[in-house]
Amino acid sequence: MASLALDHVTKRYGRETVLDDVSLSVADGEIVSIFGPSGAGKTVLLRLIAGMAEPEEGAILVDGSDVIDVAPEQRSVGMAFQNFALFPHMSAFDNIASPLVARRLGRDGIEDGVQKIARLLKIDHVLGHAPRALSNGQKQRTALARALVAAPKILLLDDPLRNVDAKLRFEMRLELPRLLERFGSTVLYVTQDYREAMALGRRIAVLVHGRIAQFGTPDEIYDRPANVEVAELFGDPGINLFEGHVEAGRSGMVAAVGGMRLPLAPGFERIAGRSVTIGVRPEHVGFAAAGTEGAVAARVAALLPLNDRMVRLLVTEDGRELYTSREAGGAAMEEGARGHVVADPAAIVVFDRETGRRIAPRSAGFASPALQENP
Ligand SMILES: Nc1ncnc2c1ncn2[C@@H]1O[C@H](COP(=O)(O)OP(=O)(O)OP(=O)(O)O)[C@@H](O)[C@H]1O
Repeated sequence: MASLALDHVTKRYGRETVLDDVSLSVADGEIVSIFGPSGAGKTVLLRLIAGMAEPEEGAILVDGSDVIDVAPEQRSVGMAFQNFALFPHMSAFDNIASPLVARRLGRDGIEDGVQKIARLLKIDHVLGHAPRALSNGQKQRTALARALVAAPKILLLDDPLRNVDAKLRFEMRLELPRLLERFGSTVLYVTQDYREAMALGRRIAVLVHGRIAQFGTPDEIYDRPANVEVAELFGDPGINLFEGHVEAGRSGMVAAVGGMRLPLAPGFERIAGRSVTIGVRPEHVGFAAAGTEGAVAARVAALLPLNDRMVRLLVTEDGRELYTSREAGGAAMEEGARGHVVADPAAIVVFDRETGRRIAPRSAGFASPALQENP
């Protein structure tokens, strides 16, 4: 196990800055997801840590020591890729054994190491097979076994579930965190799938255009995204976004969006008049009786079952679209029905319209530093 830190790392290819001043600190034994859209720089980030590429600026620290000048094989870093990258002419056993062979381990040590990891990953019965005779799931486990067998201090997994079917993806999403925790390695887990990022990482680094847009726990990022861009990367269906402004309402501050007046949680008094984008996730939009404060009249334009939930596309009277996502069953509006919906004020996220950055509510108790010192 080892801690890992990137300190103001910048990587360029030609005139393109692929990683821009990236700093990231991962604790010993921690599992961190690196999540972001295609081309964000996730793979390049792993390649720098593995020593397969060099940054133009910044330092990469393993247990506090800069490893930029350390050869890749000396870094104690294991890596598995999205395309499995197994040696086609070698059996699964020999593929898994290859890092141990490179280390010149004795025959017994190799046999022992490979068998142990193969049992754990449930591929011990296919060790004699060539990669072409393995299912996708077995290939993926073989690649993972090869990355794990040498017990690297740092394990880099580059979208390892991208090429496996939905069922195995789901199983591995549940299984992998437990497996990785058993190994105790410090893990960076790259994925383009927000659910996987949330399931695997104790923390998630959201990488957008080569920059860390947010680094936090899954809940922090989902509920309090740093900006509109991050908010939009999480959730299915995505977060509902509306442009409006903040003003004083009947019993507190509201977001005025066209004719709608959506009550906000306390703490937004200081931004009265500000142009904002507000975000509310579909699971926080519910049905309500007419006359409820903040209720918006809407028509159900479409129903879309999604796992255990029912997603509804609603259209407000002034033509705005929004999604609700509720547990399936129970009384709710059917397609074509008209009714009223409300957004949970505590779940409404407020962003500055110009910068896109989230504006946090400020509780009255923390408004004055004097009050904080003398509670
Ligand atoms: N060896 C290279 N030479 C030039 N440009 C490169 C090289 N490697 C990566 N890039 C560029 O760096 C950017 C980031 O690539 P990277 O592979 O890290 O993206 P990613 O976030 O891993 O995407 P994906 O999720 O699709 O794998 C891309 O614009 C890519 O074209």
